[in-house]
Amino acid sequence: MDTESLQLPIIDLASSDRISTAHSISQACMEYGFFYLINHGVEEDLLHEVLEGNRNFFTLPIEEKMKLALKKNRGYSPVYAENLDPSSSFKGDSKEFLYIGPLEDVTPHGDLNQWPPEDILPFWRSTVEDYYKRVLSVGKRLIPLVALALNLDENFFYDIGALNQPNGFLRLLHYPGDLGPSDEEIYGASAHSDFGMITLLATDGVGGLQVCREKTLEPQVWEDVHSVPGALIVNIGDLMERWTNCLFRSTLHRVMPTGQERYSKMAFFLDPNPDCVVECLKTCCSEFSPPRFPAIRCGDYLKERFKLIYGS
Ligand SMILES: O=C(O)CCC(=O)C(=O)O
Ligand SMILES: [Fe+2]
Repeated sequence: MDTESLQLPIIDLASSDRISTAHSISQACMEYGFFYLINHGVEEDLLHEVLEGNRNFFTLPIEEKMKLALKKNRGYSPVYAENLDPSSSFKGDSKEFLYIGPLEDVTPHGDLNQWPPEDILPFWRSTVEDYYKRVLSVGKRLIPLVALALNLDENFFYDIGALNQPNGFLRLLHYPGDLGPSDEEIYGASAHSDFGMITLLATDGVGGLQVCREKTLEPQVWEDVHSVPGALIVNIGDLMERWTNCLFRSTLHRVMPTGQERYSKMAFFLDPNPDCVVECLKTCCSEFSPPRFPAIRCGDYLKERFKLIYGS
């Protein structure tokens, strides 16, 4: 297999030169669909605290974790339960994860998110909720720069109501190191592109993440994405690719097992609210480049994509 190393652009969220930052974002999203984000304002200490808590959570006995089994897209999913590449027949990805949805989604029967009891993991819930709020706010500060990068008014995505009730899903991930013998190829996370608007990923520094910039090229060329200390890795999702008429790339990526345990930590998927209609942006089409996709309600689009993975 062909693996090369990639130097992704670095975007500074705190830069006062918004125009030049937007220009760099535009270049990065057209060329790679991925970039590093620095000066994002999430403290190192908080990142370490969540990571520490992740270790404690994932080392709980499986019976304890299964009490939180995935319901309404929230909760725990064990190793091999999900295969992100529906076109493959592999036994599933060698990852386990805890999925946490919008914190305010509370029903008369209680919180939709599922948490281990406080006496088992004291303070962890509040730490993770704190992280959720911080990373959501990073996403909300980044979106106006993405709008500028698309030659739109910086409030564009807010003005169309895309983020009235932002749909943020935080996935705490653990890739076990020792997988035991297997007669088929096992991926930590098999090849996929993310579904939504943007993803903000915090990693623990252990490698394994790879991108394939030309999905249709055969044989596929996979390049390693190294982590940069303190930086978040941001990538464009399929809905944004659709919005931009494929100007911005939703790049295929995967996680290879490295033989080393990986608490990839946290992928935060920022999606528009379900009623938001995603249709080709006026700055992304022309007479020579007509819209490639019909308009679609965000909720309908995501439902279809989840159906392919979970079959329901
Ligand atoms: O763990 C990683 O590095 C990436 C995870 C990922 O791509 C995903 O969950 O969508
Ligand atoms: Fe992903």
